[in-house]
Amino acid sequence: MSQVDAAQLESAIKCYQDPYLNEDLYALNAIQKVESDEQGNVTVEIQMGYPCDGIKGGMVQILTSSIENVEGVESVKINVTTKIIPHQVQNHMKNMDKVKNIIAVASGKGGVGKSTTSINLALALSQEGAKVGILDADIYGPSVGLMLGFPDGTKPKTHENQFFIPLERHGIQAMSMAFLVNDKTPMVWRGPMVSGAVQQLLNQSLWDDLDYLIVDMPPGTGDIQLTLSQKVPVAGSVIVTTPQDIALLDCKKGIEMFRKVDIPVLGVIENMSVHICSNCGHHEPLFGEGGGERIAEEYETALLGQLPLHKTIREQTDSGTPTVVAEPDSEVALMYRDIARKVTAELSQRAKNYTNLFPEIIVSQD
Ligand SMILES: Nc1ncnc2c1ncn2[C@@H]1O[C@H](COP(=O)(O)OP(=O)(O)OP(=O)(O)O)[C@@H](O)[C@H]1O
Repeated sequence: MSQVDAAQLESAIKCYQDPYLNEDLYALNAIQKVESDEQGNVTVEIQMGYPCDGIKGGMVQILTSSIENVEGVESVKINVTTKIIPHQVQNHMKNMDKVKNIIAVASGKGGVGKSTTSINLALALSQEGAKVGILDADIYGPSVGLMLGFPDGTKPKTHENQFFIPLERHGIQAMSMAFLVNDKTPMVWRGPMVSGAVQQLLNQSLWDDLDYLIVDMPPGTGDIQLTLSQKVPVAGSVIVTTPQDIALLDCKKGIEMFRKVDIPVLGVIENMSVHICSNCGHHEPLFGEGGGERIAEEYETALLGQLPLHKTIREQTDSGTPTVVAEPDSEVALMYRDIARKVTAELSQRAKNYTNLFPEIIVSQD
């Protein structure tokens, strides 16, 4: 007979509210096991649906002190694991075998920092405990290779002359159009060629069991982007914008494009939100204020974060060691980690993809 009251234990555990989903762990179906023995030793097994290593310590601390207050409790042991499942994609498409969830990062306009955001987001997700890959589909300005520090001309190895083996750096897997084309190729490629090439790159790469694949989309909302959004099984999208009017207008087009093809928009990231002077630390809103917030409100989506325009972000990312890796404890790195948790927490609430679980039934008429 346990000397700890189960109902009291449950309400102690319910004291903890997930900061991203605003629910307790029972409501989130995250509680796998709660046990207490005769001596008052309590064991709790928790399984989270999104990668959250950055907040596990705090979660365990809050739960431990809450449970310790329950009468009869002598010791508390809490084990937190994460299980990421594949979520539904547009048009009931099938997920890829080795990639659970594709998240497309897009921008309506070029140069807003989409690649910088994609790479830092991918690395932040990896630091949160997920297995992550990045696909640079930005054929007109592929920069993921450079941002991961691969020298110019780096090529992936192939397997049986049929598959590419993604390159690995800073704990994530990466493939880029830049690994396969030369400087002049992209200029002459038209829409269908680009989307065909991206799909080929996606499907002919031997991704090693990814929880998330970040796709750095080509900038804009034209035919290429639309075709890609229809052909690649995407679980959710993120739009990068600056607070500038023109970028915001394009951001709206981006949101509308994803909605048109039934891809959920998980939120908007405002980049270059305020300029932080590297000499005196003065904050100045160079591109205006409050734009991301207004868009998020208007389109009923989340404002996932506001990244400053800061010299070190450019220096670190462009030199091959993005901020999340270069300065993992910096304010900016923590912002990316927070965004990573927000995006995946939101995704974790979406329907599971059952398409892969059932055999395809083909009715043929003789
Ligand atoms: N928050 C930031 N602070 C400082 N520099 C930044 C920031 N975000 C991006 N940059 C810099 O701005 C430049 C453009 O960024 P990036 O290549 O990520 O934009 P993009 O939207 O992907 O561009 P394109 O549309 O050409 O692909 C890069 O040199 C990058 O380092």
